[in-house]
Amino acid sequence: MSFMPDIAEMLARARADLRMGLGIVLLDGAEGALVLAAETLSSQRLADLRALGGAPVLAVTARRAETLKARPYDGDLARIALPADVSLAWIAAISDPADDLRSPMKGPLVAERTGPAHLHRLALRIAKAARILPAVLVLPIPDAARFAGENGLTALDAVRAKSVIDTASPLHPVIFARVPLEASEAGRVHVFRPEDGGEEHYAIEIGRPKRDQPVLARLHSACFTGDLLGSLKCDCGPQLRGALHQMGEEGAGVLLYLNQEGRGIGLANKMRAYSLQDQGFDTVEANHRLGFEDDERDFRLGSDILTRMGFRKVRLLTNNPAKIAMMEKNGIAVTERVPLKVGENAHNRAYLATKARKSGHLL
Ligand SMILES: Nc1nc2c(ncn2[C@@H]2O[C@H](COP(=O)(O)OP(=O)(O)OP(=O)(O)O)[C@@H](O)[C@H]2O)c(=O)[nH]1
Ligand SMILES: [Zn+2]
Repeated sequence: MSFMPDIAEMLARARADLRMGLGIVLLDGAEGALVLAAETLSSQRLADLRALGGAPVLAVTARRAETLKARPYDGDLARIALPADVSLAWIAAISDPADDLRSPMKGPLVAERTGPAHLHRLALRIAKAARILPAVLVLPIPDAARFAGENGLTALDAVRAKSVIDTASPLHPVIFARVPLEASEAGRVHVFRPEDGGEEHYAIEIGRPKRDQPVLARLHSACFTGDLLGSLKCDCGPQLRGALHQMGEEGAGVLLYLNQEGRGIGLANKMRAYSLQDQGFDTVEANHRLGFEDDERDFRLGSDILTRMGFRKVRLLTNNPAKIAMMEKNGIAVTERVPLKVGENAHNRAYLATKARKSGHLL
């Protein structure tokens, strides 16, 4: 018997720690490093980090490095050396693009070329999963396991942590109940919870779709601004209601409400992206400047929930070919793509055009 947390539980702790501004320790055999998130770093912790000596770096993704004109010698990331007089303001300017246009010249920035970068890479993935800016301070620490123990920090075995992050966490049904909806009185809401301590996701089942027939299905990603506030910047609200309406008309369907706000970057980062869009960048450029890919969502979630609910074939309501490809790859046959073109307006026209031009959305 053991009450010790397993590696997935330790990772959940690590995400929470980084969000709060606590350091975490990544271990790889005899090597190890202390990691702090740039976004939540306090001046006291920066001073403490500097007092440890050594050569901490600020790791950013290659997407962010491109804007900063820093060399991503490690391919998908750059390890930027900290200046001797490093300040919180310098770290914020490198990691957060909010003031890029006002102060474009941050450098010259010196990126490390030698030495391993796998702990930096893992740290960036944990920061993304924590829905904070993908920018982390990393300092190699001798006897890192002991350092973590003495300071009460979460310490993760890097190899095992990477394999947990690479694997989709199993989702388990928690409960479902009847919820009569405007779109259909025969509505039921199912709640699914992942084992890894991540966000819960929902399935809204309309009517009693037959499990051996293709079901009218929609994978909807959370959009607080569009779904709840009626934002005109995107088409999410009309798509959500339009999909439910169509399912109500046909008498059957399943809408998965996936809590992957902002194409998987979280609401705070999506608002950062909106602020960049106000400065003239489009939806894809804004994500890149923040250090993210255009789309950070994991659609395995959708196929896993459908499979758990007993569905094998879908008529998928979408304009996004990537969703179809992911369904097919994960064992859900897409027998038909059902277009979902609703909610275009003067505010979102350019956004929808960018998605068609750069992200392959079908018009
Ligand atoms: N990062 C970012 N996310 C956005 C922006 N505008 C909307 N979103 C998010 O984009 C997602 C839209 O999701 P969906 O409508 O399911 O996906 P889609 O890729 O457009 O595909 P279909 O609607 O199925 O054609 C939601 O998570 C929104 O929160 C934006 O400008 N930046
Ligand atoms: Zn939206």
